[in-house]
Amino acid sequence: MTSPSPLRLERFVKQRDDFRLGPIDVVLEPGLTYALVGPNGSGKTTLLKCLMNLMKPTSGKLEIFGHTYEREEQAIMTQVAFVPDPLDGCEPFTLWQMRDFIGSWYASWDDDDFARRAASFRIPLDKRYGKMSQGERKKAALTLALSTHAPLLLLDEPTNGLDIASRNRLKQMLVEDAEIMERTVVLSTHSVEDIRQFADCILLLRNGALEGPYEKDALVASWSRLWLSREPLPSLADIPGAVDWSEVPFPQLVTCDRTTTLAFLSENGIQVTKEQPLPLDELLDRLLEKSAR
Ligand SMILES: Nc1ncnc2c1ncn2[C@@H]1O[C@H](COP(=O)(O)OP(=O)(O)OP(=O)(O)O)[C@@H](O)[C@H]1O
Repeated sequence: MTSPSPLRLERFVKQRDDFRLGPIDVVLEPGLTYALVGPNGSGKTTLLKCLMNLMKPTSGKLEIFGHTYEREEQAIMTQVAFVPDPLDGCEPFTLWQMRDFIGSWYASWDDDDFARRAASFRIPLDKRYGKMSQGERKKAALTLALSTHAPLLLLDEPTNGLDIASRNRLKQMLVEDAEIMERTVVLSTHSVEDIRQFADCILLLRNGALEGPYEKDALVASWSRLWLSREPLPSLADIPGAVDWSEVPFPQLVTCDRTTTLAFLSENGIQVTKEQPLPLDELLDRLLEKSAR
């Protein structure tokens, strides 16, 4: 029997006033990191809040490791850790006090590991959350979430406010953790660097509609900018995979399906004079644009 997916959504909808998230159908695989990417207001936080049970869906099904919040909330809460943005209600508490509360939920909690992560992030255990800077708050929340060793991590903009050293420490922790445990991570982000550093797969959200997951390396390999020789060229619509075209200063096109486009150009005797992979930020921008059409 196969083990249940870390996260499965079926016809999942959340209505917030005139904004509708979904319907979403998606199944995540264990052990992968998914970047949830989309413009402001596209529904990333709404989706994460629903996954954390901080908001109830309007309709549809949400399963975490085969459990639903309606029937088995307790079972879910021991398998999921989250870093909301920010940790509301924790202002009066120190990190040590928060550990008393959160650590007691998780069988796999390890105090030594918690202290080691806090020290690595240079967060004092006795400072109140309300008196921490934005970056310190984020590191406090990450320290708590990572120390749970929960097999599903939900992170809302986890690197927001982190300095360069802390971002590197987070990356290092995730890499080290991946060697000893199978953990699925869903992280919402506006940072191309986060996607580059952390993501295996990309989930795109646009106006509440979810697309993907796309495998990041496959995306990067299939999108490309090609410069062509100046033969009489077919129209863009006739070139399979082409998503954009420009004549100046030299004919060039952007393809989302490099292999197919190159095969077509070769069959039609059109020479490619130069090729460049598309930068990730441009790729994501174009992918969002494409999904909007
Ligand atoms: N408190 C609220 N009450 C009603 N509707 C809301 C509320 N907050 C957000 N919304 C609606 O939900 C939509 C999605 O918001 P959400 O915060 O999930 O987007 P997001 O993708 O996380 O945005 P950002 O990238 O700006 O953080 C918004 O466009 C807005 O219409």
